Amino acid sequence: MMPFRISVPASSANLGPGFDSMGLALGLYIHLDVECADQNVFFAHGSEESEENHFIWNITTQVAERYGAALPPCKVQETNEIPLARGLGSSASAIVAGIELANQLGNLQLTDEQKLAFGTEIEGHPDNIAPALFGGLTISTMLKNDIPSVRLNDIELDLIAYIPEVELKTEVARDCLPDTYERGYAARASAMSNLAVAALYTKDYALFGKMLENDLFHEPFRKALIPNFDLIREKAKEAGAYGTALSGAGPTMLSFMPKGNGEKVKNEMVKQLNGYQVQLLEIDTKGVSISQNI
Ligand SMILES: Nc1ncnc2c1ncn2[C@@H]1O[C@H](COP(=O)(O)OP(=O)(O)O)[C@@H](O)[C@H]1O
Ligand SMILES: N[C@@H](CCOP(=O)(O)O)C(=O)O
Repeated sequence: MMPFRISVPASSANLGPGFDSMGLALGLYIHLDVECADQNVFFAHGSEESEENHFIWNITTQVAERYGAALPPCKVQETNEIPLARGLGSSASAIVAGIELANQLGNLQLTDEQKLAFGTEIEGHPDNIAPALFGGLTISTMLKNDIPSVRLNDIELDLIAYIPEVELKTEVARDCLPDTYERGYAARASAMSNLAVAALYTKDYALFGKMLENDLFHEPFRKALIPNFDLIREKAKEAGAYGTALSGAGPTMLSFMPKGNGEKVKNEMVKQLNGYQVQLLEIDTKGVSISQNI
């Protein structure tokens, strides 16, 4: 086996009203550098980790078991640019990395559909798994027997993430959500989502920004957990953003602005926010990738 590298992008789920269905792949990556070894060794964060307890290795083992594959021993070195528990889909990217590791080591030839189904089964929703696998902006949902997913790659927007130092586990942020929505409320919420998608397809980005800021499914219930929610939205708008939404379950927020204006908005926002990484991010259009040149 030649050494190889698996790279998986981060992602921002929901994009306002696209709760549990929309997600956008981002240019921050988790990389696994893999080579043959006499026994399994997993290095992460500069030190060796126990493979049995490692989140990624556990996924790899589960996939191998599901497909009855025996995997050859290997050395894996993880490098991760995706901050954990910040709403940038780190768990989904790690799951996709684990699935791809099993796929490559076991020569399983998994299809995109199989990878999406397995990842979604573990994560519980496809909104981060689909962009981590396919890149671009994806819209997906879970049906009884499959997970339809549509990808949109030509998004002409700049985007800026405001990543605070505090973590927020997705599980905790899901616990704040109502179990049910009244019919009229749900109809309005899904109308926002429909319009957000229509606006993206027609490249009416001002309308997209408006819909981003009118989610009814999750943000009203989560905003109390998010530091500076209103301030970030207001200041980003003043600086020229079309709109700002929670990234995933938060606490990171993400603004969208006209292409070419990102640097200017970023410089303004850095002045407003202490204790945040304010990052101009690329949209990843490839999804998970394998390269041999390491
Ligand atoms: N590369 C990784 N290695 C080990 N565990 C990870 C990795 N990425 C994510 N995780 C696990 O996922 C958790 C974060 O997942 P979650 O709460 O869904 O937030 P998010 O996916 O938004 O970063 C981490 O606290 C950790 O337990
Ligand atoms: N739709 C999910 C997305 C969670 O994304 P994460 O990046 O915060 O894990 C939700 O909103 O709970």
